[in-house]
Amino acid sequence: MVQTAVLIIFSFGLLYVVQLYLAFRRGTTQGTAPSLVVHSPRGTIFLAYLGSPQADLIYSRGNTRITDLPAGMYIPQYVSPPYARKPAILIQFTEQATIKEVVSYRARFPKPVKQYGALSFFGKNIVASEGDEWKRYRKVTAPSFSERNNQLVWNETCRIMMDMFDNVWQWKDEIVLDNCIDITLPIALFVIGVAGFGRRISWTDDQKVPPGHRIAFKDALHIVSTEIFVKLAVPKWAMGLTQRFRNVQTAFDELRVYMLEMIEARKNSEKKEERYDLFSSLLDANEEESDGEAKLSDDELLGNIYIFLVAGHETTAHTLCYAFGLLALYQDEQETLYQHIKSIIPDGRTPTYEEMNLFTRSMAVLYETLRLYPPAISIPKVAAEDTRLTVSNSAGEKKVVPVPRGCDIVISTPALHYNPRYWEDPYVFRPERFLEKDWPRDAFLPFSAGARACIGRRFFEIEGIAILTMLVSKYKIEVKEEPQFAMENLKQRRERLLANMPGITLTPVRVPLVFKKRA
Ligand code: HEM
Repeated sequence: MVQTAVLIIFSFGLLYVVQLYLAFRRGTTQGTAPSLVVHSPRGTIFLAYLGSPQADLIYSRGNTRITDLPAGMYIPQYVSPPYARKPAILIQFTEQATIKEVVSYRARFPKPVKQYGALSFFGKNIVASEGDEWKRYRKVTAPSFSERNNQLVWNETCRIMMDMFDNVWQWKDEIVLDNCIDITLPIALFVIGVAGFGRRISWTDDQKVPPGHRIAFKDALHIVSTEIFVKLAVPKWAMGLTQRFRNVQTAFDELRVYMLEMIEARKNSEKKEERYDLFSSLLDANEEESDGEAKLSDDELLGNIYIFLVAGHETTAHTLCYAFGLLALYQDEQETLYQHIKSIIPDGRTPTYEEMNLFTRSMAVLYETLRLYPPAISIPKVAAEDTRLTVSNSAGEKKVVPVPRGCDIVISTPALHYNPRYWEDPYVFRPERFLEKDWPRDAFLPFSAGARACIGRRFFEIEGIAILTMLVSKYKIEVKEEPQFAMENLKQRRERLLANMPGITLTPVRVPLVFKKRA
């Protein structure tokens, strides 16, 4: 009896998956551009497991490129997948002026908050909200991104890097990493830990699991970020069925406990010192009242801590990984960067915060990396009213496109970043382009733009410059030689080294590198 019931449930499940797959295939083959219409968390998971079509087309296969479409062309796609409650329309724009209009008018084109369900596990938060709720979160957190916090980010990042050289790498002549993410993830996590949440973690401390815990904080956060799709796909009752599901559940439970401990520790800390981190603003808002209610409820506090932990480290870690990979592939670019750094700090000392703006080439390398590998490959919006948008075709003729209320809009950052109309030789890694005075700012959208732009942009830029500058000044980065890849050419190497897989953000698969100490 039980067996028959299981079989029936399984058959329905299989049928559902096949339906989803067929709808997905229809969606991606109907139009020339990839389509992503996501109406339920289950849909999100499914598409994510198949791989992001945008990422595939641009980065992996390298044959059908969405930017081969006439520049500025819009691609309306009429897709009615079986999981959609109503026929859905998705429009994707590739023209910078149209995109600018979409991101500039928040009321006309708000965020489709429903699509962000995956990010609200621990509570409502600044990323997955709209309207007055979002305004409240932004108001609470914005003051933390102050000049004082910027200095803290710089100083702590430099300290973490020195700690790594001294105590982990121990100034060895050669450090071989099977995957560069093994250093960029902890570095970025340590920076957000200390500059965001006053939680100083040293490289050696973090290896241990503290009493009362089953896994380390770093591992809990990492599993929650990478396995979020499992948590979405698998119902609660089934989370105990396999070892992998159990590990995911443990990570979610453990992360909640770690975050609650962080809150308790800060609330009970005897020394109420003045702090300039994000945590202080969140906690103050949790304690302060407005109209008899806390400005931030306990759930919202947890939700926002989680979102800042994730948003504040994953994007950074992946970007740095791609940057190191690119510098290893393009040695001449690395040498130019090294010479520039040397011209500012010839004795190789730790650079100061006041000197940060001199490292223009480090910044250019980071921007060029973000242009080629934007962590957020699509930024979704929705039309709040019946409206119109103007686009121009490849001949430059203007065309007005009606955009009905409820229409899904996707801003594809790769489509914009690889558009030859704005970027010369878009597939070439050329940091120099960001040193020119009039580079096309509206065609560069890794942090989104307008009111919903990334609040942590400066935070990232500061830590990114510090990490890149310190690392390149001390070590030369090379691709790790592996016998099975001895015969590949540069193009194949680049495709392998910088291949990506789906995750919350664009995630490198494996970036094997060698760091050689400079004389
Ligand atoms: C390479 C680094 C980063 C990139 C490329 C990036 C990218 C983005 C993008 C594209 C958005 C808009 C997302 C959307 O519309 O759904 C965003 C929002 C956000 N980012 Fe970042 N981010 C980075 C680093 C950071 C850091 C370091 C922090 C925190 C310290 C952070 C915190 C946030 C927050 C809180 C939001 C939501 C802002 C709002 O809606 O008001 N990000 N980011």
